[in-house]
Amino acid sequence: MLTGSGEQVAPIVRHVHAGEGYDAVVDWGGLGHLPQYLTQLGLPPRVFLFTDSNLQKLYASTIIAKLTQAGFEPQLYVVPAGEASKSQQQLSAIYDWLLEQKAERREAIIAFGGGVVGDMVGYAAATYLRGVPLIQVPTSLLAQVDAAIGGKTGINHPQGKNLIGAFYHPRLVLADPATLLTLPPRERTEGWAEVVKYGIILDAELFALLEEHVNVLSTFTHPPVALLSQIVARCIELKVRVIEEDEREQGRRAILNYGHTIGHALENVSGYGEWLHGEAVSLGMVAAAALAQAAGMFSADEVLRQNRLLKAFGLPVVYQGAVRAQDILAKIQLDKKVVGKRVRWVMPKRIGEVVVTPMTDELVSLVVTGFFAEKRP
Ligand SMILES: NC(=O)c1ccc[n+]([C@@H]2O[C@H](COP(=O)([O-])OP(=O)(O)OC[C@H]3O[C@@H](n4cnc5c(N)ncnc54)[C@H](O)[C@@H]3O)[C@@H](O)[C@H]2O)c1
Ligand SMILES: O=C(O)C(=O)C[C@@H](O)[C@H](O)[C@H](O)COP(=O)(O)O
Ligand SMILES: [Zn+2]
Repeated sequence: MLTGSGEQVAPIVRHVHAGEGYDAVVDWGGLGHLPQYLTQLGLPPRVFLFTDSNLQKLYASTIIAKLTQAGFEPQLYVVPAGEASKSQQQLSAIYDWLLEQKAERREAIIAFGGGVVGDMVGYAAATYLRGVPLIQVPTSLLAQVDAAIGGKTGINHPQGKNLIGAFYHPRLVLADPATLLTLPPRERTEGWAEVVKYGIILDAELFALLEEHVNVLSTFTHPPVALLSQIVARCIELKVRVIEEDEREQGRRAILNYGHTIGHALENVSGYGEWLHGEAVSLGMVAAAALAQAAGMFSADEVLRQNRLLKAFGLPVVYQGAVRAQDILAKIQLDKKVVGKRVRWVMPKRIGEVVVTPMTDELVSLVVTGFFAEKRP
């Protein structure tokens, strides 16, 4: 594909050995070829296109026109943008609409959007008629590098993040990094948290690459087309390797949850949507690194390196707000990694390597209390 900057970027395809087996494709400008990608899957012409209210304005008419020209019959459903939509009420409204449409078992659902649309619509696809074909077309950085990959779908519960859901793999993931050019700055920034996460948990080289290019990556003034596609593809590769080994998080997959124990608790306690997922994960990684350092597992130098990179991307590294440490400590008991009532923490040992381990309640309490001590902006 020839991009606006004149750079040539060939599509990068990773076949994923999970679910029924499917391709995760990174294709700059690939959204324009969505009908061709769908045609290759041999789907019936009627497709159910789900997106959110922001993306509808930017992309819906173009996608619908392209699909229609190619002989598809797209039916559009729009959810309100934002984390609050990942709810039982929205899900229920989706089922009602699919039933009104008399959607059939072989007809596909397309989740076009960020992680909110991907998770919720993915769960609807997993459960409607016990499962219909799902196509993930992630449009946010966070969804392209993480949410659309690996088959976790679900919604939030008032008590905790993603507590209701299913593992359900799509028939295709089509990530077009050109869509990232319309992402607002805050939403672009939050996506880098999950990219930094991959560096810490699995890939010291990726971490160093991010350190080298953070200025150009964080501003997007001159979108680094090839580099961006390569980073998205690298993150997909790293995640796919983990999920191919441990699809349903019986063990190793838990490493992908680095920073999420506190991050998810913060998202819930502060009210879904106040902190974007990536922002909460950034703070969660800072707190987790502090915990690992306090336990003598992670060096002060590496903690500094992690936090410096997060900050350079414009991510929060100091908690400023009104949440109380005791509420976070209570909420982490509902973390999905709890086994035998013990929270298991993803703890960095060095950049590129983590372990999953319980930590003492005393140390957790000390670090979390210090982290959420009242700080005003
Ligand atoms: N399933 C998983 O493995 C997984 C992994 C990571 C995160 N998640 C979930 O993903 C969600 C966060 O995803 P997110 O950060 O993408 O949030 P999101 O879906 O709310 O998208 C962020 C915002 O960006 C807008 N947006 C998205 N793409 C755009 C584009 N190309 N142009 C303009 N605006 C665009 C959306 O309308 C929204 O307002 C959380 O619910 C999180 O729990 C799931
Ligand atoms: O795919 C995974 O596994 C992850 O942990 C990726 C996370 O970035 C993501 O936020 C995921 O939704 C969290 O899963 P959960 O099981 O903790 O809800
Ligand atoms: Zn996440």
